[in-house]
Amino acid sequence: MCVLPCGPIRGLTARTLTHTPVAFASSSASSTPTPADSVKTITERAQSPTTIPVDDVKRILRLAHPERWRLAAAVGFLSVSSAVTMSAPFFLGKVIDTIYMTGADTETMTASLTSLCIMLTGVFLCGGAANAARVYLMQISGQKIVRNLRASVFASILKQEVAFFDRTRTGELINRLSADTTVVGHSITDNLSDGLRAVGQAAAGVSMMFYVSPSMACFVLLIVPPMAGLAIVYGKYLRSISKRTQDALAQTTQTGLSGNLMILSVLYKGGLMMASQHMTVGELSSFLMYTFWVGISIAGLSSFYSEMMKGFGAGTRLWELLDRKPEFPQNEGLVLPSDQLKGQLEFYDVSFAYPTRKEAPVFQNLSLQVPAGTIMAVVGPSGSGKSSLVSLLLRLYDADTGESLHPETSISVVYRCFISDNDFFSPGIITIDGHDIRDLNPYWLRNHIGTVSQEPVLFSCSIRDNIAYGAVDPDTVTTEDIYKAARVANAFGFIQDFPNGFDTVVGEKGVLLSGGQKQRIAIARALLKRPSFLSALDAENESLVQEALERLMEGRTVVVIAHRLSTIQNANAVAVLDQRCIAECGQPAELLGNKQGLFRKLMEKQTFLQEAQKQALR
Ligand SMILES: Nc1ncnc2c1ncn2[C@@H]1O[C@H](COP(=O)(O)OP(=O)(O)OP(=O)(O)O)[C@@H](O)[C@H]1O
Repeated sequence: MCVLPCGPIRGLTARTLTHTPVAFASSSASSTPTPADSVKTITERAQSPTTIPVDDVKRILRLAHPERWRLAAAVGFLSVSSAVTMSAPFFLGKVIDTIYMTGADTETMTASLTSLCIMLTGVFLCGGAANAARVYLMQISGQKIVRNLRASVFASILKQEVAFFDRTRTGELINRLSADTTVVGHSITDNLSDGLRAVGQAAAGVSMMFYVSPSMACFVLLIVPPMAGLAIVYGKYLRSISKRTQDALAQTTQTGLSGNLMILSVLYKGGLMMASQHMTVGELSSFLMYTFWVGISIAGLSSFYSEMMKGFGAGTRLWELLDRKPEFPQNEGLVLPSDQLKGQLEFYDVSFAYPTRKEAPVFQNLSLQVPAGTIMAVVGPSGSGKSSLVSLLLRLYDADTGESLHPETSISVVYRCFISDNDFFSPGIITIDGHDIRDLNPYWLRNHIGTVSQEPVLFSCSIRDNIAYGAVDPDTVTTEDIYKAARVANAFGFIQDFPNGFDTVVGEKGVLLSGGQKQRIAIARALLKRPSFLSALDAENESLVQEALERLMEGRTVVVIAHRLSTIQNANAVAVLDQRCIAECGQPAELLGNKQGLFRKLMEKQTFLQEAQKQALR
């Protein structure tokens, strides 16, 4: 067993307790820059842009590309339904003229009215059907676009390093996955179709106004601009009286006012034209309806624009997430042949601070060696960094590299450590069998580290799936593999006692199971992981769990974060974490023998606490 002491390695001091000799030498004093913290926070939400960003338009259109045929069909149906909608005022005008037909007898009028109404009913039904088809197709396309977008964003989130999740609020990510994707999907489908419809209907409405009565159309178009100006002035006045709270009210009033004035002017001019026999009542009605439609379409266009801008704003936030490159790749790097993997772990002069708390280092110049196939118990006061050590081993975070601060002289010194004449390592290196873990494929690395946590993470699915999850490829795991792992983990018996056996659903985080049952399932899962080394947290003091853990530890390198002396006694060595480094290291009995030692004090405290608990329960 070789354990390296804490603190900066001075000169060529080699502190090896047992096992492989390890020597250290300081190299040049040139300081290597600390890696810049490139994890960006994404808490600042991008605002909706004020101009149309061309690149974003292209990107959004690319999202719609797989749905192009469905969307094209939807646009086709939209044209049909809009044509019907825009022809309705014209035909309704004809219906009114038929009703007011002068000089015709009742029978002729009834016949004309009936045939016209039947024909119009057919046309309107077709329009309704086309509209239903449009809505259906748009909905399907929208949902598919949102689904694909969510899948890409989710995949991008999963690729990020753990530090990213420390900095980014979960609510922020969920908001992007749910709300922003929906807004983008909506802007490509519903909003786009509403915009197209508004443009089409406004154009058709104006054309029909000219068709029905060119002079009235000219009159209306002449009065619209001053009226719109009046409405804007009036709107501003309203806003100036009461700020934000009444903005919506002001806008509504503004629309209502200009619309009403327009209708009033059409009625006035139309009434005069009817009186001079230049217009029929039906034509006036048609014209009024077209005016109405044009007004609605223009209002629709303005909301189309603001919705589109919201879509771009949401898109920008999504691209930011989609384009984000993780600090280190998750599935690239060296993959060691299984037969070469022995499981020797070494921490060389490791310093580390969580990216979110750079000012509070967890480790400073920590060195530790765990020979292959041995059990290393890591103990230490709460918050001393036991779990952080495991996080570094799993490469959930990278240790700080290059520069370490000499605590006594405050001079920046770059250390280089070597374990043989040929292998040189900079400080801050963690190795497995001599390989810097930063050179290894993180996915492969994690697949070779089984972890059994005090609170195992179980998913709300069957016990079978929870165990199979440990395998590299869960789909290839046979029922026999799962049974075997469950037997070794002492879990088979209790699982079989459940009415649904291995198909029992364990609930959110395994709430339907006891703590010991959860741990044994986690052990069965870890057994399927082909782990060469294992990081385990102190388990529940249940003999079945303990026995299962001991079986799991066989032939593996184990780092066990322990509190109980019973667990620690089985370890080959104990490392005591304190003051950001390994304060003591050695065989359990040896450390217990040191009455002034930290380990002895920790164990005394532990025993004292257990005694106190027993007393309290009596
Ligand atoms: N994700 C994180 N971001 C910032 N600081 C963290 C993070 N996780 C842990 N820390 C801090 O790092 C220090 C070491 O924490 P760690 O969980 O490794 O301690 P521990 O020895 O395992 O504690 P315990 O025995 O209470 O579980 C603590 O001060 C803790 O507040």
